[in-house]
Amino acid sequence: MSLSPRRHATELETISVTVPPDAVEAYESALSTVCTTIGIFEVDDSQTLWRVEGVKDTGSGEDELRAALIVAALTSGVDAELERSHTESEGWLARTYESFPEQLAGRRFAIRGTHLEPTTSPQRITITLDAGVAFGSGEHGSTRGCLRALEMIACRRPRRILDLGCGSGILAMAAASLLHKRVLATDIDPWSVRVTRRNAAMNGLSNLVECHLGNGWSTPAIRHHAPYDLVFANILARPLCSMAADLTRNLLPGGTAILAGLLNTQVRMVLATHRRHGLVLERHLREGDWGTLILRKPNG
Ligand SMILES: C[S@@+](CC[C@H](N)C(=O)[O-])C[C@H]1O[C@@H](n2cnc3c(N)ncnc32)[C@H](O)[C@@H]1O
Repeated sequence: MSLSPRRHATELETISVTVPPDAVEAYESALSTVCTTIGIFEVDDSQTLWRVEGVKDTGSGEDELRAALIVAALTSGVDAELERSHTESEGWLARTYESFPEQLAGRRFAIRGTHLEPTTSPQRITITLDAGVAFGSGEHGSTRGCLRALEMIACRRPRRILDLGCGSGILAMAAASLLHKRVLATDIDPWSVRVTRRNAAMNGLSNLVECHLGNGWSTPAIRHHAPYDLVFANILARPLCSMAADLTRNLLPGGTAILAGLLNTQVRMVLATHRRHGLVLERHLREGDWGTLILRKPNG
């Protein structure tokens, strides 16, 4: 998973650990206490080592981080060493731009950075994003899986739509453009909320994409607009599982959930959790190491 590059007034640092697959979840959870977006990268082709990486403000949350790493070591049985590196914002942004050519996603979408010359893809809906900001530039397997899933379920014409964990707002904008419906987008990260609002305005979608700050299903705007007939949640396996009951409760009968941010190895666990709450599997899409689930709440 690529990181969430963002422009920030304060200095940023990248923190990471390299661990075997069984310890990924524990360390993902530890780093989540101080980094809002976490990246998980395969270190070698044999999938024996993974790097869990996050970006945080330099010096922030050191006590919480220390405590969370101790818990991760105890629960996983792996005492991983924390690596740190400072992130130079200019070089970082330049690298981000270089790694962000126009992306074609699914059959309907083209995602292009503001730094690129406009191109015309008449058959595709073009979404313009600033590549130097929150997660969701269209190149990541989890985002691409959600866009493919959206195309597959578009014929159901969902009308009450939620993008929980919107990042750059890419999924909310894609749904609003494709379905011509209002979409509620939320994120726990204030920067992502600002970026989503800015991206929606840049794409002429401010009237359709409404974005609010909040943590998961406790976000007042989410409660206010519930129930939904389409929910996107591209977060991570662990938070998805802990939100399964709320998701099910807030889906209309016949409603669809598109879940992503899980490695293919985590699909079984996430699926089992949601099945226990009564959702049924419609499709499992794969994009490289990443799985996307299309789940449905049965009618009646
Ligand atoms: C992997 S990014 C997905 C961004 C975008 N939806 C996409 O598909 O590319 C996950 C986003 O979820 C947000 N997030 C994580 N935990 C959350 C929570 N409990 N409530 C709301 N947002 C959350 C993060 O801040 C991040 O922006």
